Amino acid sequence: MELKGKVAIVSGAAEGFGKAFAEVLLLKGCKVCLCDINAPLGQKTTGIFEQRFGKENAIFVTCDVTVAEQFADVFKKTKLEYGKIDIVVNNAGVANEKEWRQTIMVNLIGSMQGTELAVKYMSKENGGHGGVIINIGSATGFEPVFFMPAYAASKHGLIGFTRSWSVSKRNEANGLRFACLCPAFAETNLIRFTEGTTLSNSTAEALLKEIGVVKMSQVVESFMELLADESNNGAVLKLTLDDGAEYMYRDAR
Ligand SMILES: NC(=O)C1=CN([C@@H]2O[C@H](COP(=O)(O)OP(=O)(O)OC[C@H]3O[C@@H](n4cnc5c(N)ncnc54)[C@H](O)[C@@H]3O)[C@@H](O)[C@H]2O)C=CC1
Ligand SMILES: CCCCCC(=O)/C=C/C=C\C=C\C=C\[C@@H](O)[C@@H](O)CCCC(=O)O
Repeated sequence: MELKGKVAIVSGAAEGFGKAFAEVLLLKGCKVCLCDINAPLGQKTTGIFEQRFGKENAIFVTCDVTVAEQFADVFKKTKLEYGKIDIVVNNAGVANEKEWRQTIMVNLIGSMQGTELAVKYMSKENGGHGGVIINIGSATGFEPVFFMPAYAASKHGLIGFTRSWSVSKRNEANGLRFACLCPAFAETNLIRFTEGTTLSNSTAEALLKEIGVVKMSQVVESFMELLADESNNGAVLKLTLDDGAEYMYRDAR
């Protein structure tokens, strides 16, 4: 997929993976709408990108992905600013087992909302040009994780959701493809186990030591692989320190 001139939306882009995905897309010549619930940090990140890549190439929209109107506003503003949308990355996520409803709301419902909007805006039947939706899952989407049941459930759900959209003939005719990136632990704020993050911080920390932490550069490389390869419809790519990038599903059919 030629990325130069494409228009992308990245949720949860103030920091972590989302910031890194926005950065690589800008480096490849895309225009990017960064959105995040954290307005001060989102604006700061976008300001830095504007300086590096040009003011006309990045915008920030404050958005809680669990609030349908706010997410819809992100798509409206992006279309207005750049005239089209080609790439949507549903990345915003939290890991909070005490606030487990919120974990499901952000990781699963928020990503479903972003996918619905992407389909609406990018479908050829609606005047779009087709495009790609990358949902950010997790290695916890494939197996039981007793200390993060809600988080794991959200990621299991997101994999099923992404694969289900990918087998729709209508979506295919509309030029849409769907993929899911599923990293194991990676070095972001999400794995700094603050109060309420997991049911058992000590278990999580022990596991972290045992399975190690994937580098951000590996996460970005896998993200780019899913994006670049047009045959990646329905692909679910797992990324771990031990095994590297490994397709769990290549396509959903
Ligand atoms: N760091 C890790 O070990 C792994 C993370 N993931 C997933 O990657 C994605 C990104 O996570 P990280 O970059 O690690 O975390 P992070 O905590 O560094 O960044 C998450 C971003 O999402 C934003 N956000 C949170 N709730 C939001 C909401 N309701 N609406 C809009 N934005 C919201 C935050 O403000 C933050 O900027 C998440 O979906 C996470 O589940 C997947 C596998 C491993
Ligand atoms: C704060 C949580 C952030 C979650 C980040 C993420 O998405 C990545 C998770 C990566 C790997 C998870 C592996 C889980 C393994 C468990 O199923 C199990 O093997 C743990 C067993 C632990 C034990 O026996 O003590």
